[in-house]
Amino acid sequence: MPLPKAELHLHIEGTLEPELAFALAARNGVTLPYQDTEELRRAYLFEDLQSFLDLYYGLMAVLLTEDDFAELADAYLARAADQGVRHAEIFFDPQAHTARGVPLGTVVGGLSRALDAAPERYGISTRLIMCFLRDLPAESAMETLRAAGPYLDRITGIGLDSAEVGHPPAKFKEVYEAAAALGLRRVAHAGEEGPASYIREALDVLGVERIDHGLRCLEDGELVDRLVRERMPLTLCPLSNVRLRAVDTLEAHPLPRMMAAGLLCTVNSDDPAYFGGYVGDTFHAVREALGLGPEQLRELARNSFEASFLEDDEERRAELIAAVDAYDFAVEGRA
Ligand SMILES: Nc1ncnc2[nH]cnc12
Ligand SMILES: [Zn+2]
Repeated sequence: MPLPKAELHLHIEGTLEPELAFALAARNGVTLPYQDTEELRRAYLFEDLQSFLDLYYGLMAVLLTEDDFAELADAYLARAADQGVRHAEIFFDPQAHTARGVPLGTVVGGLSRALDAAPERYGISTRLIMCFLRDLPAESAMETLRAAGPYLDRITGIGLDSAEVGHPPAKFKEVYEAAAALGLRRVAHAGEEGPASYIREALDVLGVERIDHGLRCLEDGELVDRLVRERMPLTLCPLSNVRLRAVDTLEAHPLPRMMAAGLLCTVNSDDPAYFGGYVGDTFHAVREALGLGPEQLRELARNSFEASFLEDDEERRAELIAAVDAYDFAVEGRA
């Protein structure tokens, strides 16, 4: 049995495997600019975040119906369960779908169908986090927040993703204030490709409760001290950082240094269909490449539950942390 863990940084659209993309394309009469899954996979050689985003948004053309979104989410949950995920806080990009004429209700309806079945089917509790595309105008994000009104009982929080550099967090101040007034939790990508100052801004201007990535905090010692002091969770994605060239190699990833500095680190898969592994694969990869021992893996798993939005189910959180503490690597073996 794998180590129990929560996944807190996972874009559901980033779990679209080539096989499912082609199956949905055939079903929906969509022509993809690739002959087959092999050719598509060969295109997964990214230069940076933008080169990934171009392909990622393009492939979403196959996602059209409620069934498509339900199948996508169910396929992720099945894989996640196999890798020890017991709780998942799942990002989705509403504007990437509404811009193509897919109604928000179709997206939320399809995802919710899979998520609602997950506790019984896979033993996974879930939350849904709606992300705004930061390279679109703030007015578009505000409009999306308004349009989400009827679905707010399904949505736990908001996030901020897409092309980071040139789109600082402060651009979304009013949107985050409006979301906070609605009782939504707040997270944001910051310090993936953007500077450490974006992390500060996400904290000070947007009032976020977790930083997605946060890798570049290391360039600002005072910021690191603050993140440690405030026990601010970072949702790191080491395989993503390698594929999008934020770090040169997995062996050079600063995760061990960040843990040693006292940062509240979690390990996640980001867009696993594109970056070479789901979250259990990621735990395995960092164990091998960075020489993390059982106690460090246990700390990462414990952190994932501590950093999760399980406040309305403290009993479940405590139960999951106890399962991490009781996990016997010698007997069970897999991270
Ligand atoms: N790693 C990432 N950074 C920013 N936006 C994203 N959307 C999907 N994956 C992303
Ligand atoms: Zn991400």
